[in-house]
Amino acid sequence: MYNHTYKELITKLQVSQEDVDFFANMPFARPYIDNTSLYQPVPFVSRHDKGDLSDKFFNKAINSHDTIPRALAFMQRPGSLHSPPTDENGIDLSQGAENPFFITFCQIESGVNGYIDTAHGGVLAALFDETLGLCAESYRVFVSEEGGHLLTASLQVSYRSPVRTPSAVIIKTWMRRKEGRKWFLEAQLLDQDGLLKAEAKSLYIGLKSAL
Ligand SMILES: CCCCCCCCCCCCCC(=O)SCCNC(=O)CCNC(=O)[C@H](O)C(C)(C)COP(=O)(O)OP(=O)(O)OC[C@H]1O[C@@H](n2cnc3c(N)ncnc32)[C@H](O)[C@@H]1OP(=O)(O)O
Repeated sequence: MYNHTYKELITKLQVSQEDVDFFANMPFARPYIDNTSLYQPVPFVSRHDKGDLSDKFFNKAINSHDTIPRALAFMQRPGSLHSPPTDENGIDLSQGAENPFFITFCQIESGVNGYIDTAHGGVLAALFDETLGLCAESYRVFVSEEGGHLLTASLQVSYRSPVRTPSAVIIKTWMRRKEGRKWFLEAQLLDQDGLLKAEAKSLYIGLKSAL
């Protein structure tokens, strides 16, 4: 049982200024750092040690100088787009690769290699799952204001081109649609030059009872 909610964590935890400064030097991250009217940096809550046994994969196993030393998340400010088109469930249909709701920048080092100088596909799948999960959870908490933790029911990844290490990547995620407890999301992972490296589709299901 958790003794905190996602809303409490994302509101109280601090964004690391070192991480902001690190990515601020990279041209592909600058538009999101500069665009304070549309995007705000938010704590990547899974990277924080909450004093319990949650999130150990993200806050310990792959949080080191030779794995993923830096990760920085951004969320679109709720209400930043005036009257976006919505579907019958209120999902913002303007979302997509050009208008992602939740974004993560990651610096990826050789400690997550599979083949030489190449990030392991399983780690990329984990990055997709976590960023998509945070996107869904943020949308649930800040936009649709519904209850119920979300669990990954399915994640489909298409690998388009190897991700070299070391390198920095962006993971863009957005809501596609919602059917009752089922939340469908999509994502892209691109390199610093904007080349598409991998894509993902996921299904999260809202639990009927607390975790
Ligand atoms: C406190 C702070 C925490 C904050 C954390 C924020 C971080 C967030 C980041 C987290 C990121 C990391 C997160 C992680 O790593 S989560 C860890 C990895 N995931 C799991 O362990 C989940 C394991 N699976 C389950 O527990 C259950 O199967 C769930 C809960 C998912 C559904 O069991 P439940 O009994 O509730 O539902 P249901 O079986 O009645 O099905 C309901 C509907 O769903 C449809 N369906 C079901 N499965 C699938 C499927 N595979 N593909 C397609 N469809 C599927 C089904 O047909 C039905 O559709 P319909 O007939 O109604 O149309």
